Amino acid sequence: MSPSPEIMFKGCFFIENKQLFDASFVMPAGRWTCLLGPSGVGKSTILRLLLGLKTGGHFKGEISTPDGQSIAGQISYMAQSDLLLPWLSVVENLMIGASLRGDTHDEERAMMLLDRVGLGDHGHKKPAALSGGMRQRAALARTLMEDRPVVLLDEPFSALDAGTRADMQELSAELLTGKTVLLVTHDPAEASRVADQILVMNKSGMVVWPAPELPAIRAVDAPETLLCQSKLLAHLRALAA
Ligand SMILES: Nc1ncnc2c1ncn2[C@@H]1O[C@H](COP(=O)(O)OP(=O)(O)OP(=O)(O)O)[C@@H](O)[C@H]1O
Repeated sequence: MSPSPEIMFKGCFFIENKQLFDASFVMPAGRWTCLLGPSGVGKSTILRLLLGLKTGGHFKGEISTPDGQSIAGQISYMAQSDLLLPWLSVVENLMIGASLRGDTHDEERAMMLLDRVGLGDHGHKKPAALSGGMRQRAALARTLMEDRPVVLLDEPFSALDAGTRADMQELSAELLTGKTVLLVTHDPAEASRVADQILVMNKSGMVVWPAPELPAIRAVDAPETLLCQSKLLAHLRALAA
């Protein structure tokens, strides 16, 4: 497994010849970056550009690493929708990456991860038999299963109840230690807990927002977390006004 790289992103993105954003940022190696901003500003598009997926627009710029290595093949991704295959069981969904690559299935690890996300008794079920929150936990376990140096998460905890969301933030922080993570979230409380770096995107560009000085992951009720959360919320509301 390659070490988790620092990633530099710099460029403009256009839809139908109209500029949607001009963004420049660095994702520090082995750290969590959280990306927030108004709906439609282009956050998911940035994830798709990092993944090398089609976007429906045109990107003019550069995505690079300090040693010039490509990040293709180094990324695991959790989309806003869970993308679980309905004809496979939950545990088979976790092993789909290995199946597609023709690798050996590590069912023991899949079951361990399902257990960690609270789905230890549901591995044999089809995704349709799970609630929305359970499906999202299964999708998170599938992302963790891939064990890549770079992890992109698009609102992974949005369908979870508040308690499970806090649990999943802690579990992800633990299991993704040392990976270069980009988490798109609309939740200032989440960013204030998990981020090493907070980025706020708007039409005029990207700003680095000061993350709490306490190391992540921070307690929900730590004064530093709460202060960052409230200031960030006020900033996001001002942007949306
Ligand atoms: N395939 C596509 N073709 C044309 N326009 C697209 C396509 N995909 C996204 N867009 C447009 O690009 C803009 C940015 O979309 P994107 O999904 O990146 O925003 P976002 O910031 O992630 O929004 P949200 O917070 O609501 O998820 C939106 O105006 C969207 O309508």
